[in-house]
Amino acid sequence: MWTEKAQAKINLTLDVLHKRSDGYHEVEMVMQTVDLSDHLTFYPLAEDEIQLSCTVPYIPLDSRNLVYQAAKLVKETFGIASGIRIHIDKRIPVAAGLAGGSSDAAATLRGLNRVFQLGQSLDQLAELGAKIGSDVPFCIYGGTALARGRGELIEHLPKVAPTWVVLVKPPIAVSTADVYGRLKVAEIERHPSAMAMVEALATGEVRLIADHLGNVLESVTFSMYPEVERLKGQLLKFGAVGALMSGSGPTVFALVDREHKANRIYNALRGFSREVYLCRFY
Ligand SMILES: C[C@](O)(CO)[C@H](O)COP(=O)(O)OP(=O)(O)OC[C@H]1O[C@@H](n2ccc(N)nc2=O)[C@H](O)[C@@H]1O
Ligand SMILES: Nc1ncnc2c1ncn2[C@@H]1O[C@H](COP(=O)(O)OP(=O)(O)OP(=O)(O)O)[C@@H](O)[C@H]1O
Repeated sequence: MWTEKAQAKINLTLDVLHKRSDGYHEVEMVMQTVDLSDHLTFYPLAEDEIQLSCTVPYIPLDSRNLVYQAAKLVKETFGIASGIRIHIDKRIPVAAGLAGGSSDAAATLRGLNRVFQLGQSLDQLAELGAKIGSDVPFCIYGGTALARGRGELIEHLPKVAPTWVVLVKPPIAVSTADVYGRLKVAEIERHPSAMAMVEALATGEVRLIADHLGNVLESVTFSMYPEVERLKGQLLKFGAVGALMSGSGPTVFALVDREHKANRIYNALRGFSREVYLCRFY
């Protein structure tokens, strides 16, 4: 038996530079993991099978699950004839913009590297992970990073102070492909600066970090779901230093400079939304 934590991520900046000929968008993003995680447990099986179980009933346990895809990829790449049972203790909200599935896939690659004693480096696992999804390579490492390409080219950034974060997920599911598909790159009004964010992070000053938050997908998701924009407004009204939608949404997050303020915002938002989380950069 082996266990791995799969951490949620937020995008502190998300810029789209252009649409590529392969259908993906060229991005530049500052990514950060937070201490909200799924817990995966791995049980080796003698028979050649991949078996999944999960604490929530509404995610598929077959080849549509990114954990299944990661396990299959490992078995095929390394010619492993035995099997694996994987239990997912789900704590990250699903279809939220927090890379829950991608992080589970990354944890599966790290976990199976141990269980099957494959001796792969994190860089090698990240390369493998890119075959599953654009967010998977970042999730292999976690921490703070600059992501480029379609998201798979990772440049590590220095560790940042454990800033308080309040996450709120409205009860809607957003399709990442749909949001990218509706984006008109030529009409982007303001491109966030990843470089300015990198400099702000180095100071550890929440106010400076908040000044440089930006996500070009916000306007697309806001136009489809105005309640997401309203939720962002509420976070700011209740005292967030800065607030932003994560990824393609619909989760919005608040950055807060003091624990008591984070608690106040957390309690205030619980009056509006069922899925509210208090966490820190990790
Ligand atoms: C929104 C983010 O989560 C921000 O971190 C990522 O950019 C999306 O990462 P992901 O969910 O791992 O995305 P993938 O599973 O690779 O792609 C899902 C779909 O999103 C679109 N997609 C994704 C990444 C990217 N750079 N350009 C895109 O246009 C494509 O239509 C793709 O078919
Ligand atoms: N292990 C998994 N955990 C959660 N969802 C999964 C998993 N595997 C496949 N899925 C499917 O993927 C879809 C998106 O879920 P996920 O939680 O990964 O989205 P997300 O947080 O928006 O990811 P991203 O930020 O990378 O776009 C869900 O509708 C779900 O059915």
